[in-house]
Amino acid sequence: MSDYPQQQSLFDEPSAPLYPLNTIELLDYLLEQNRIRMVDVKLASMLCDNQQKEVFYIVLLLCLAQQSQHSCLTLREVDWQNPFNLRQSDFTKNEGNIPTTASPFNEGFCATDALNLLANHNSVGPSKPLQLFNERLYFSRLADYENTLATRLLAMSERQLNINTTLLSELLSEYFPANPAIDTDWQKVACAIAATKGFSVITGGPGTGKTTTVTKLLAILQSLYKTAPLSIKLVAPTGKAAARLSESILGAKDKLSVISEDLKALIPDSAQTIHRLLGVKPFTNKFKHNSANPLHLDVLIIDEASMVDLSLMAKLIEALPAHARLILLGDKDQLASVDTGSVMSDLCQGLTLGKTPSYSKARCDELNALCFNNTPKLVASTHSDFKLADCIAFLQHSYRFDAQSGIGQLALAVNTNNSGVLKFVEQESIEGRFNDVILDYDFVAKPIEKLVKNAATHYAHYLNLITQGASVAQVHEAFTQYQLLAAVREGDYGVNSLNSRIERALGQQGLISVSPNQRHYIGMPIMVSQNDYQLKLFNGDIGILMLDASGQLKALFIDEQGNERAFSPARLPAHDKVYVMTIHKSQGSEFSYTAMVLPPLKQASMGINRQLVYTGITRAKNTFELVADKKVLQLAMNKSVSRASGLYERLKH
Ligand SMILES: Nc1ncnc2c1ncn2[C@@H]1O[C@H](COP(=O)(O)OP(=O)(O)OP(=O)(O)O)[C@@H](O)[C@H]1O
Repeated sequence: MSDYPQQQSLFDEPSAPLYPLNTIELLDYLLEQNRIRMVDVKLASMLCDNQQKEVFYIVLLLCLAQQSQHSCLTLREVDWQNPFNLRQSDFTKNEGNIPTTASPFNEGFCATDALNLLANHNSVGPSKPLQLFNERLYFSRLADYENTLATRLLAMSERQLNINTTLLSELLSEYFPANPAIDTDWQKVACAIAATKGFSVITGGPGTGKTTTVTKLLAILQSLYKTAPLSIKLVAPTGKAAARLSESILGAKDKLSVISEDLKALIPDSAQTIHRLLGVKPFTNKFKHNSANPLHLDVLIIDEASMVDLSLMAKLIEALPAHARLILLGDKDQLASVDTGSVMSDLCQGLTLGKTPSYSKARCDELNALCFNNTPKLVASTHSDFKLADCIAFLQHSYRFDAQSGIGQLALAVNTNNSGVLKFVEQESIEGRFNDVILDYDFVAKPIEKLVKNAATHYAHYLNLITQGASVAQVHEAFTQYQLLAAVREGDYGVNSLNSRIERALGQQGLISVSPNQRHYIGMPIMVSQNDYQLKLFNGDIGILMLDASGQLKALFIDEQGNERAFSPARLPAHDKVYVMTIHKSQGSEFSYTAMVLPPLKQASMGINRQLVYTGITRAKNTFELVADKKVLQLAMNKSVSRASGLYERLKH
């Protein structure tokens, strides 16, 4: 993979770019307002070689795109007359250096001009710091990751698999007996898809049976390869998600009555994190397993794949042996990864609820033969030019939320931006028919006190268990029964303020004892916010502070295998208290009772969107409570975000 300049060299004194005054004013203004960083200015100066002001500003725009987790800058989508999205108010302020122009580009400058400039520039091209692909500009590292990923996924999907299709069809009928109540059994189709391709994706909303389907798939695969059982590994991006996957697979195995104990034993039920599987090399961003030292496995299942960023996915795929099968599981509509990219949603582009995915004619025939005795249930409709279209399975029916459940309906209303369904949920909830959903729109009556009081009441349960000397596992189990989620960090409705208020309320009730000079106390729940590869504690891990047998205060964690791990608070990597967590951090977790608070309208324009609210709702297992101004909910439903990426384009015919 090609290199781009090391950060240290950016701190060398740059020579001042010789640009017209108005563009310098604009640059000063953007720096002063923290819209751009000095480090980006230096990088852009270096890469443009002070030759062309346009290239300098285009690189700045690329830096901004990357800070928003886009993989690239889509040149056709830039507003060249106002590329930094300045508003009218930026020009009418009374203080500071007010720019006289919103754009450093000449009038009429457009994407084609940008492409022409970049195509002939020294810094752009193979093995150069920047790359162009299909009218998108990349830092080379990310272009290389995308390219690696696309090439490997395609190779895996095209590999010829030696499968006994008669046996596969029999097994599918055995595991998915005909059900007159279901027209097309999408779980059966998903199994057929994943059994016949080296790469597949199984996506679906909460409770649509992803784990059930993959458990049956693994039983089917082991039956197909009976003479030489497959080595199967299960992974998830976080410890929490891995623990959940282990639990779900174990539950799904127990429910599988059709299979023998011998076969069950060949289906693993212990998942690990991706980092653990790849083996982290301390103090580097490299892994022990890579293309030169591939993993030893035949099948890899990645759950919660929407949380996996581009770079990790590329590294994982590079570490797979050539013969391995890869199956991605997840909900395409959840928030994209914290880091750059949106691999899962890129691969699932175009899937629509209620519609058959765009399979080719040959694939429809193959799946109809395998699943439906040649009855043409699947019909090729729209032609897809996406080369992996035949590898994608979409589960659409939720088995967890029945018609009496509001959580599923609310998630559907938000995900499809359907105000009719939302109205239905509101009505059913008011009239008591949906008793799993509480919608508190009463934002005017200052619901914070109520929210804090409710949270304190719920948290009393695990704190009482600590006092009663319950086991670490019991305390952790009780803690995860309830979780308050917030969309933002700052402000009255943000994580920081709510955490302090709940802590104060618990202190006032005598449930915890917080001393002003001590950061840590018995009962404090914490979330790690930084990976520590030495201690094997990772961003998102949750611990609770308790006394150990010798009376020492320890942070106690339960790892994905269910083992207790104790750390002295002084040794912990960066962490925060977690009576409230951001919706981002809750991804991959599930709570029996989930409460979610959205900020008031004036704070909500930034960062509140459909994927965020949908992710929050779908964390709830039994009860979901929303505290929000209804206008903010509507605003979120109307705003769907997507990340710039070229992955889909690289996988087109
Ligand atoms: N075909 C089916 N018929 C009846 N029940 C089913 C079927 N498939 C799944 N279920 C049940 O629905 C529930 C959810 O299934 P499962 O855990 O497999 O879904 P999931 O998509 O993995 O959920 P999530 O990712 O939201 O946890 C389970 O209780 C499971 O037993």
